[in-house]
Amino acid sequence: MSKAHVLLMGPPNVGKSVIFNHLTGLSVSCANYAGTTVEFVAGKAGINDRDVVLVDVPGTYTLNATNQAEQVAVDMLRGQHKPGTQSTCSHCREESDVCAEDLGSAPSAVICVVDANNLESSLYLLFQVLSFGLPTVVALNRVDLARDKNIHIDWEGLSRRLGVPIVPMVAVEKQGFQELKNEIRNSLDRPFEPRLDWSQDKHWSIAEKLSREVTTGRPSQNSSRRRRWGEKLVQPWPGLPLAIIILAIAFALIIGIGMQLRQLILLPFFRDLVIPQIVAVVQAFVPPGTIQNIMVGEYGFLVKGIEWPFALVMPYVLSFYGVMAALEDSGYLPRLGVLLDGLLNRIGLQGSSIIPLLLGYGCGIPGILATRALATGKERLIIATMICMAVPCISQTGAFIAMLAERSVSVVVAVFGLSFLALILAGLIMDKALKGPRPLTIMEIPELLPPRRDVLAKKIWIRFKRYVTDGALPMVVAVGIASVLYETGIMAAAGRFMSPLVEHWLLLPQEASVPLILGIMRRELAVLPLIEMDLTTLQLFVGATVGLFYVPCIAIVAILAREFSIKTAFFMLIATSATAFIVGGIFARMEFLAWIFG
Ligand SMILES: Nc1nc2c(ncn2[C@@H]2O[C@H](COP(=O)(O)OP(=O)(O)OP(=O)(O)O)[C@@H](O)[C@H]2O)c(=O)[nH]1
Ligand SMILES: [Mg+2]
Repeated sequence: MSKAHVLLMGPPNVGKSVIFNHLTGLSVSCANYAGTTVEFVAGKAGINDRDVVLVDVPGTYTLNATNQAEQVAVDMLRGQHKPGTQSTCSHCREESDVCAEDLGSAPSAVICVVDANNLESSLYLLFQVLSFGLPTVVALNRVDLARDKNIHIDWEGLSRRLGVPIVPMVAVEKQGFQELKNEIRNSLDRPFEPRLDWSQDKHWSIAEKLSREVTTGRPSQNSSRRRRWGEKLVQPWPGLPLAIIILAIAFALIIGIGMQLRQLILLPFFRDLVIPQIVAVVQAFVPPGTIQNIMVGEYGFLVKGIEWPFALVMPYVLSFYGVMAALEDSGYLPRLGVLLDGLLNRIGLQGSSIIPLLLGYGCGIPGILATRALATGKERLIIATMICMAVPCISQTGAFIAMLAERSVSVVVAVFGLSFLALILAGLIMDKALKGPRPLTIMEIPELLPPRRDVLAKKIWIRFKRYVTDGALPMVVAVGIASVLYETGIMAAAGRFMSPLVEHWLLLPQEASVPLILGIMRRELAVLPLIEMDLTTLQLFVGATVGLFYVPCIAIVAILAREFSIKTAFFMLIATSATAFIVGGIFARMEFLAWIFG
């Protein structure tokens, strides 16, 4: 028999995932904007003496099933969801330890998370949930923020009137969890008897009336100041200049912190301390020959397989996710979306698409998954194309900087300038090529909040762990495969086969076929091997260009096939590779570029 399962539901951005993580011990993404969770995630949770399966359902304002997230929510409430829709991506996947088959029947109970700061719209959804007649417990979350604003909610009165248990909580401070568990435990055995009839259709007016009656208080000075700043940030003045400053600082911090981490700590540690020791040990025990070369030779996986992922790429992964975590939790990203809405409209997008795009600079997979929160299929495809074509993931960005920054800063600027140009062109072309209405911008703007240090530290730690298991280890394996291919002469044969393309068209040495072969597995590997070759600055730029546009790594192709279709994935493969070689070959012939790069 399958286990009892409990749904965690509520409007977007109320803290469902924070509650989920605490109750299950898992670590799914949480961020201060609507649409962080885009598909449900399930995990086991101990509720006092009972084990249940808890499901983090994507946030919805209503249950009218007008978009994918709402459809998932309604299906889950009816116990009609289709197995096999869970996240399975191998790189940045959300954690889950539950089989989707466990969720085939109606839920045993629902925890409806309600935002103490925004009671009215939360109540509206609560009433819709109650109309399903399932045992329901209300988690009144973020009461600390309401307290800051001098808002008081008579939750006991509200609970009496609704006939539903309510637990006030501050999920980020782990407050209220035991009370929540007690109420869920009670609700699992007790028949559900709501006080009112929710089948009627006056939910909005009741929500409005009730929230007015149970809420007292006036906004404090502190919160009014924050609100004023929040409003300033979305107006062209001073919002636009501030946006440029904020983004410039973010960019400088990512590059600056990453470079320092690499130069001062990680590179000396691995290159001077760890790797020489490993080489010495291997040379002492393994006789010279192919095996020794595979381990510690030119592409030895114990040399490059450690140096590349840990000393060259990891520093930027850490600095990127640190800065992104602060941006995510401050509530600034949706404001940036509103500010850029007009510009994005010109390429068929709307403000909210800035979030998947920015996530794509970390890794394309969460970027493409986050497009699920967008309004139209057309918009989703435009963003996915942009990410595949022109957005380098953070690992590849680290590789670009490691390869180019020491040679000439202007090449780094040229590569990122090229990526930006390609981004806009891809958007314009796709907007013209695809049919479909222009979406209307409806964007929820969360409160501006100072990011909490403990939340940031936890996020960076989770990202670090995920990078080690899903990023660095596959990179070590890929380098291992490369070293076997290299030592057995297969790489050289492939190089000869690809020589018309590599030598005659891209004007690179034959060995530059190595990154082209490895790049299919992972994006940064289309770049990193070039560091080891003796190339001119122009050749490095050509290599970087090919790497930028080249196939978007196996995991992304798989996600494209799942999220869109196999045809789309195939088209993206062809389009990216063709662009890579055409543009790369053209640049190889522009000798004046060498003069510009100095
Ligand atoms: N101050 C405060 N912040 C909270 C609390 N609970 C959650 N948050 C913050 O609220 C934001 C949203 O939290 P999430 O858990 O991502 O919200 P969600 O309901 O899962 O959102 P979606 O996945 O978009 O539907 C994050 O920035 C959290 O750190 C709380 O009790 N107090
Ligand atoms: Mg969530």
